[in-house]
Amino acid sequence: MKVTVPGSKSITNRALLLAAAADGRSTLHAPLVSDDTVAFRDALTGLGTTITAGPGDATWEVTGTGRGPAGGHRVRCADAGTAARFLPPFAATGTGSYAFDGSDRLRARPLRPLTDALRALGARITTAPGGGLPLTVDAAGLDGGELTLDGSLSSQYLSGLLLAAPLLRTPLTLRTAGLVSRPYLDLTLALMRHFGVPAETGPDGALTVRPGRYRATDLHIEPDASTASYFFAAAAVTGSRITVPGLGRHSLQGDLRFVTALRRTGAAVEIGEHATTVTGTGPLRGGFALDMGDISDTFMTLAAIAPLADAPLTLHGIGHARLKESDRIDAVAGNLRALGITVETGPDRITVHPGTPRPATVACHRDHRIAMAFSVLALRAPGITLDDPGCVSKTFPGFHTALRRCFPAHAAHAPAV
Ligand SMILES: O=C(O)C1=C[C@@H](OP(=O)(O)O)[C@@H](O)[C@H](O)C1
Ligand SMILES: C=C(OP(=O)(O)O)C(=O)O
Repeated sequence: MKVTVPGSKSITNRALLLAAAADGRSTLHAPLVSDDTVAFRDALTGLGTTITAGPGDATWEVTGTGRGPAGGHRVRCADAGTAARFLPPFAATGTGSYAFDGSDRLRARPLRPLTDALRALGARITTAPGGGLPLTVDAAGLDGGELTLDGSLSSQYLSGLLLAAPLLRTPLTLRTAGLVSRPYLDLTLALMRHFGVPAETGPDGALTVRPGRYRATDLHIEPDASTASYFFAAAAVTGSRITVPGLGRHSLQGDLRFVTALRRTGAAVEIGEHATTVTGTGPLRGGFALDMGDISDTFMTLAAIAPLADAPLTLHGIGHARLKESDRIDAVAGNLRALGITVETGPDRITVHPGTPRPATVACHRDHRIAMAFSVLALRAPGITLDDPGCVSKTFPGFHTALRRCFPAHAAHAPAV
């Protein structure tokens, strides 16, 4: 069975920003249309970018101005971490006053390393007492300089600064002290290159971006590898075969590495030129520990199916997952315990023991990935329901329909929506 997985959230939002900062018209093919990307698109429209959708949202055409925004605006980031971390640096390169806010959860997510860095570059920012949203940027253009940024809570701070860096008046050199989610930084650098401004890497790993102009261009957006993880995991636990076209060995997304974790559980994995296929081969093999710090959006996919393995599974390096849409370690552990599964947690880890899940309602905590991960387990465990199935709209509004269509023999167990 082939599944059409919608576009990457991370690529769509980076491309929107790069196209808005470029001079001229760019076309994004197959963008993700979901809460996070619509929030990002609408925020950029408010900041003065013209964005028009082609028929069926198959393309988004973005006309950028080649510089930061002008005039001032209220920017609603909704629940999108990428909006809160990528848009304030862009705004700071323009002129005018920009007021940023978001959902209660986004207000609670840390921003201080980014706002401190912007201040160090001369930006005038007022923030909530914790250093985050709501915040106001009183922009008058931004100088570059040399900075060391703490990326141990989120890589998005670095990505936000780098994306805006060519619009600064002088070169910016960034060093990192601690970095999680490294592949997302690589994704940022790859897309900056695609839009014509490469960063230079020094011998000590410092990244330098010189003032320059992004070039308007076309981009085909890959399917979202984090979203694909649910379909790969579902194949592994149902003994089915699933192929995701458009995600092959040249993918820019680190989360495709999730399939190598599935391979360790015994699934057969083929990463081809232009597609990836996972085939379930029988009961899952556990009994190992895995560092998922680079691909933490997918740890829930593995943790949720871990009760079906023949031995415990430990996932570690994921302390920063406590700072996302929910405290994901506690959310996964709480739900597995409600299903009767034995779980141990630490600041940056979770161990899940084998067991037979009993019927229960999963608390989604308004976190799309909790809803999607436990929907996969539900294919194999009757009586699992979700308290908020609709929260999947953050990245995949059509998730439940797609999962049922791909796994018809197990759809009877899929959570009611
Ligand atoms: O840059 C990005 O697009 C993202 C980076 C990651 O966040 P952190 O760097 O905060 O781990 C990831 O979890 C998020 O879904 C998207
Ligand atoms: C962490 C996530 O999103 P963001 O940080 O972009 O809100 C996610 O999509 O799992």
